[in-house]
Amino acid sequence: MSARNPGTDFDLEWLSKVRVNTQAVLKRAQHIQGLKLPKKQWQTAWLLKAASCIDLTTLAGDDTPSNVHRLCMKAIQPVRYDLLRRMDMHDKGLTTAAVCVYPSRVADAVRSLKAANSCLPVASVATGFPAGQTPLETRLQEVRMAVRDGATEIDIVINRTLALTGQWEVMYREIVQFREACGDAHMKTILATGDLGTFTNIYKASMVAMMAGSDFIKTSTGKEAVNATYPVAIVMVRAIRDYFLRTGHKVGFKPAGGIRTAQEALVWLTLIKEELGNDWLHPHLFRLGASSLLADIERQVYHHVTGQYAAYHEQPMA
Ligand SMILES: O=C[C@H](O)COP(=O)(O)O
Repeated sequence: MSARNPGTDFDLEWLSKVRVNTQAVLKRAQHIQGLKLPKKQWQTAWLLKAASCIDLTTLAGDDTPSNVHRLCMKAIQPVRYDLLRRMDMHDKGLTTAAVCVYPSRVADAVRSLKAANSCLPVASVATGFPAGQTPLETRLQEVRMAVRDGATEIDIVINRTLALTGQWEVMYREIVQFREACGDAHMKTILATGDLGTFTNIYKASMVAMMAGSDFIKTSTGKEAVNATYPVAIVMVRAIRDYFLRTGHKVGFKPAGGIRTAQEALVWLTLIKEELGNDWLHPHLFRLGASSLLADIERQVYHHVTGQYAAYHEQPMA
């Protein structure tokens, strides 16, 4: 993770000047989607980079210690050893960036990783994920509990009611409290952009989250009707760029929700490279929140390495 973002005072003047030009955002997003993807010979390296930036996630009502254990084992070895060996990558220690679970499953994940001698971070969603509609004290307790159980990254959700009613300073104060409750754990702030209505609200919410000391801003919970989209990402990464120009602090970006294909992962990496530059193309400043993306990345890597598409899962283990 990057150096902690110390945040700034709430700056109403900065916030009230914001007007996002919707047409310009849509045009830029379209342009990015139309860009050529990396050449075939580079795609495997890009896909492995994408794998290393994944917060491998399970956020389901039927999560158990067993499926969390399997998730952790997959995160430690995201791509099959024999494929990595064929690429001379077997000794590079490739893992995903973290695992991401509900607060009640943090202890299970910590136990599984410890038993496997892995120091992969455990991220916990918190603050009444996904809706954030529980009392503030309950949300704060949830953060403290996840930290106590061993989470070193906390993915909080913002209170959308405050955003939609323009109570930005109250939202800022809430996030500052979450930040304090996180202690040494890094904080990612989920904006749930599908609920925020306008690009201007998304820019303002991004800025408030960063002023309040978020180390990452994250698009979505994966549970809204619309999750990570490229136009929303343009608005958020431009807020990250503006915040960096103003304060000198690099805040990370995490698109999450509905990202399922290797092709999409390549577009996300391209977007970050174009908008924020190579500095952001590392797990300490870029994460992909996803529960099923890794399977397609592995499938594509298999195809690139062996020249075969079909029946990946039927191949004998090396
Ligand atoms: O934070 C991560 C998301 O909840 C994952 O969403 P997904 O299941 O659509 O990949």
